Amino acid sequence: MSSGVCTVAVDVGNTAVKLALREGDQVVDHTIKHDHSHWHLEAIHWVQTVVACQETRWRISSVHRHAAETLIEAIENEVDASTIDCITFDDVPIEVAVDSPSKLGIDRLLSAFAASRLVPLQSRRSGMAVVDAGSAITVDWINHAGHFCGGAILPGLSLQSRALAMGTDALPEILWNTDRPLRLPATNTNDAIHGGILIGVAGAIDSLVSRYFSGQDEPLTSPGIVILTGGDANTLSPHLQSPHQTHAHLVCRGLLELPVSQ
Ligand SMILES: Nc1ncnc2c1ncn2[C@@H]1O[C@H](COP(=O)(O)OP(=O)(O)OP(=O)(O)O)[C@@H](O)[C@H]1O
Ligand SMILES: CC(C)(CO)[C@@H](O)C(=O)NCCC(=O)O
Ligand SMILES: [K+]
Repeated sequence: MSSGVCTVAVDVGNTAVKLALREGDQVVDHTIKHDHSHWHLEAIHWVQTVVACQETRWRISSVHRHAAETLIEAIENEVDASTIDCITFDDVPIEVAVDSPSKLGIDRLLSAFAASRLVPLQSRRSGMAVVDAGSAITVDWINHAGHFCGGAILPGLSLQSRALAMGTDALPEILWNTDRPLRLPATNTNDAIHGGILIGVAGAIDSLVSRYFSGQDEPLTSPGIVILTGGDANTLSPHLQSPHQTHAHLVCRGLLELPVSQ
């Protein structure tokens, strides 16, 4: 695609960098882990192979300072005619009801913003929950007025299995990119870790979400809306009891939908 001004959304997470840009009516995206050298050049190269732009506007949200600094330096050195906006809570048009908005992970606010755009306020009878299952899992609450009210943070699936392996002599680190079936009660170590973490996390999410909904003034007349995103969304989805919708790359979608600043 060739274009005048292109906006590239970049969600710098703790494990990976997610990139997205609009191509006509479609959003194309790409994920690159930032644990190897040259990942930043790979990211820039991906953008340059998808679009040829006279000017590139990078909208960056980051919860990982070092990775963000590496990418910004690479863009400044490698890409002509680019502007870089590092997004903060002030740029996101949603009321923030937490103790210190500047300390809130910007990914939490952007996925909440994107989730609110998916389900407009008028069609919601109550608040909604947004679950982002990445390196850390966040289970957040947007109230009936559309305000971001905070939520809960727990270790993600990979971090939990890494912590078990590091803190014990006999337990291996299990991998999550296999189609291991759930076997409970488990009759071997790997299945026991898999089932314990998976059902533990799914149960925690269900329990948190149900607390948020039951804390509301008005009793629910229909199931509350729960939006699920993040690298482990598809692994967790079959094990959640709360009805939910899964959407990929919500943070990037939030970035692309931010009102344009001049
Ligand atoms: N190919 C993959 N490589 C690494 N992790 C993967 C992969 N596929 C799925 N995952 C899972 O995705 C999770 C990381 O999710 P995600 O990419 O959303 O995290 P992240 O980059 O840390 O972002 P965030 O900071 O928003 O949590 C890991 O727990 C891992 O189990
Ligand atoms: C919780 C994570 C790690 C999720 O990516 C991120 O949003 C973050 O670093 N947050 C800062 C602390 C907070 O949101 O309260
Ligand atoms: K996240």
